[in-house]
Amino acid sequence: MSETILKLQDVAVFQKENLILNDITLLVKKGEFVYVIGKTGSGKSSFMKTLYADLPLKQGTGSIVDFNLKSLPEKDIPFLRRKLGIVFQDFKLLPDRNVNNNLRFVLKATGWTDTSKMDKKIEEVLDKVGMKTKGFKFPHELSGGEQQRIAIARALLNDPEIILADEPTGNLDPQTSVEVMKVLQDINQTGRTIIMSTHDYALILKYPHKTLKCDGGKIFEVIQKAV
Ligand SMILES: Nc1ncnc2c1ncn2[C@@H]1O[C@H](COP(=O)(O)OP(=O)(O)OP(=O)(O)O)[C@@H](O)[C@H]1O
Repeated sequence: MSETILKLQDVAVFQKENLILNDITLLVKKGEFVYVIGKTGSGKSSFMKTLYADLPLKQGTGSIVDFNLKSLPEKDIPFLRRKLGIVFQDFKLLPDRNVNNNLRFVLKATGWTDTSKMDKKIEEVLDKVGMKTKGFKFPHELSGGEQQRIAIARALLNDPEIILADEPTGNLDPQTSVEVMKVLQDINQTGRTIIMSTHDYALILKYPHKTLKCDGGKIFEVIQKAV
């Protein structure tokens, strides 16, 4: 039986006092791939931020990977984040250190201490995104697509059950977007749940998945037309 990994009931999303989205009731099962689409300013990022507790859940109830978003104390947010892999449009790699040290930084910050275990893990995640030979490169020595692969590798370090990707291909050309998307598809095929916000309809048509649309302060599922 498929497990629920995200459950929202009558949720409202706020930016400060401003209501951005209302009446969100949603179930996502383990292993699903879900797109979140919508015009600029429709609330996609605000929705994603609510899922990783960057915005507090003030109204309605919600749980993600067994964390209750409604009553989540500030001190528990780092524990939730370890169960999530978060990928952003602008990669957010640390510019002053190479790829290996970007990844090592995250491992140390999340409690890893054994050097050989860290090295093994770094090699494993770089291999997953096809970047095994790039560990000694600095971010500025990599293309946008390569930087995004490293950001995805970083998101995989703590074996998250769910990846939240907020416009991961937003800064990439169409061909590179497809390459990054293939990486996300492979990760999804290994059983991980992916929620990805995007503007890229070409990707959605090429890789059809359940699609939620933010519009007029609501989120609803849309049925994709076959091309
Ligand atoms: N930090 C903030 N403080 C106050 N309001 C904000 C903040 N961030 C976003 N908003 C507002 O919330 C609304 C939704 O913004 P959000 O970034 O979630 O939209 P989006 O769909 O992700 O847009 P885009 O596609 O441009 O990234 C917008 O009206 C925006 O102005």
